[in-house]
Amino acid sequence: MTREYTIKVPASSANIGPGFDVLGIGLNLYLTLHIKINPNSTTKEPLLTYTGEGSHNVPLEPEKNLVTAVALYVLRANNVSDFPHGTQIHVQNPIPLGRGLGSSGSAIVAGSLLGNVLGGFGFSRQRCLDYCLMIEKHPDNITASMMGGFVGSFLRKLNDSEINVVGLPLSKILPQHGATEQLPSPQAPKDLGTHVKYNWNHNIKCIAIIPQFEVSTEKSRAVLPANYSKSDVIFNLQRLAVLTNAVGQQGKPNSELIYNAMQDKLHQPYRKVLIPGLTEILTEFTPQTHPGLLGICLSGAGPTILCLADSNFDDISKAIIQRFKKENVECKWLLLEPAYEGALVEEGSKL
Ligand SMILES: Nc1ncnc2c1ncn2[C@@H]1O[C@H](COP(=O)(O)OP(=O)(O)OP(=O)(O)O)[C@@H](O)[C@H]1O
Ligand SMILES: N[C@@H](CCO)C(=O)O
Repeated sequence: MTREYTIKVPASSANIGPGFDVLGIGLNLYLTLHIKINPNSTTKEPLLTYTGEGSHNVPLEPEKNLVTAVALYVLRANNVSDFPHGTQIHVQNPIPLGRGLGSSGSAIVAGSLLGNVLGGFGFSRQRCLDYCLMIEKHPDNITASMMGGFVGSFLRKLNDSEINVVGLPLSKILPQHGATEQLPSPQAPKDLGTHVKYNWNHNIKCIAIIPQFEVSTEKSRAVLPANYSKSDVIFNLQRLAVLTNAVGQQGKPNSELIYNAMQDKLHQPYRKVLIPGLTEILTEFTPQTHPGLLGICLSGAGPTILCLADSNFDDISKAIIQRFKKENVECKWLLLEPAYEGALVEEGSKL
């Protein structure tokens, strides 16, 4: 019998200022997969189609595309060598690539859920997250996309053999396109990720100001220092502790508290070399200069700017877009809110 599924995975914003590699918010912009499996089909290769952001350059070969490569990894790690015959997958992607809105995290989460569905493994979301953590080693984006809401997360302490497995390069985890012989796919250790969901005041919306150029996460991590001073680490820890509570307080959000708690010394100052006007924008836009603004930070590895706000969304966005124009950077903007539920798998599809 033909089986059909839809997988919906939220975008995400990581760090939220002080929570580098720790905090993430799932956002209501969804990478969607429509899947149809016709077991009577004789077609061996899956048919992958794709619309939306990245449609001009995302590869469609199943072993090269990030979504299907991760699905294949999950299948192979569980002794299923290939996609079921007659698999069709249509990807609809509204998440801009390489902009700090967690496109790769969403693609990895979608891939692990796809592998779970195709293999009929019945894994929990927590278990699917283990496979995601094998691919993207920092948990902030993938945990927010998988679990939804405003989350804090870490990787648990690993023993020596687990360190060797989790530390494998991607070339030893993901299938290699065109390889004559595939290496065995390493099994993901269990319960790698630990997370908590914080409260969120539903009056707080997320404005994403998205520059029209990409910054790869790899490049944006390469500009960070290898070590930090004790005072900078303490600066962030203090704000992180306050921020996780401040945005969950009910009633009128406290803009002074949130704005100050979103300051960071661990990544944003170093990333200014990749994003024209970053330092100026982060300091010039405050709740005093722009009423309604609650806090401002770099979204993930950038270049998107994330503003938390409870009113005047249009004015705040247009003012930041104007400021970026001075640096010859064009932007678009989106008004988003947390995707409280996280990733969803439903029976039925539009294929
Ligand atoms: N839907 C998708 N399908 C296939 N590949 C994707 C998809 N989304 C993202 N990717 C891959 O991930 C890359 C972008 O990942 P990268 O980590 O650099 O940025 P990001 O995830 O958008 O931002 P950030 O991690 O800062 O939030 C793309 O260039 C592409 O290779
Ligand atoms: N915490 C990550 C998020 C981007 O993947 C970073 O800032 O590099």
